[in-house]
Amino acid sequence: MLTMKEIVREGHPALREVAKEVDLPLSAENKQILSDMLQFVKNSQDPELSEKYDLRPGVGVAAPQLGLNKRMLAVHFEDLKGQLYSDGYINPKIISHSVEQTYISTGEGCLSVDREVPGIVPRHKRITVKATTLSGEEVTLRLKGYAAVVFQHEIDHLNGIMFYDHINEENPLSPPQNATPCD
Ligand SMILES: OCN(O)CCCc1ccccc1
Ligand code: NI
Repeated sequence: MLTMKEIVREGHPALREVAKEVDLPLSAENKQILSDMLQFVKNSQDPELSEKYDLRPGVGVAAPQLGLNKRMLAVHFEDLKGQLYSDGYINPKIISHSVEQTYISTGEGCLSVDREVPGIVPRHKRITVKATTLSGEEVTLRLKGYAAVVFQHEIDHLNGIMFYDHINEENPLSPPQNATPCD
């Protein structure tokens, strides 16, 4: 099983690379990796397992965080309306997004960042994502608010972008124009 030992931290080159598309259909190896990633995210939110294996809770993980140059990510979270998002996604692509922005009022964190980085992270309020799921299904996701934020955080990892790259250096805590908090 994956633990925090496998999560690379800031400074590791994998976090600043643009990850390569993954061949489809998934090889057995890539299917196993993505399945392990999804299980890791679920385990990180399990009170017993997260304590037993010292897992930091996370709503998602991207393959570059395991040092893997692959466009794969896994998420497991409920949005603020209780809708569950729990799957692995391959070669996700944001095909459109709103002009309006959103943000989490308390900022963001990252399993690959062992420090607090205060600041508002402006994100697109709505995004449309095309991807292939762990089970091989091609899907189009229309996401808004918190779900849109999570997917943008993870897809950023596939492009070598960290959440704090988006924080306004002059006024880190000031909400951006044309933006409303998603929480
Ligand atoms: O990349 C996964 N990650 O580091 C875990 C946390 C992800 C996260 C996503 C959106 C807002 C806050 C935190
Ligand atoms: Ni992250």
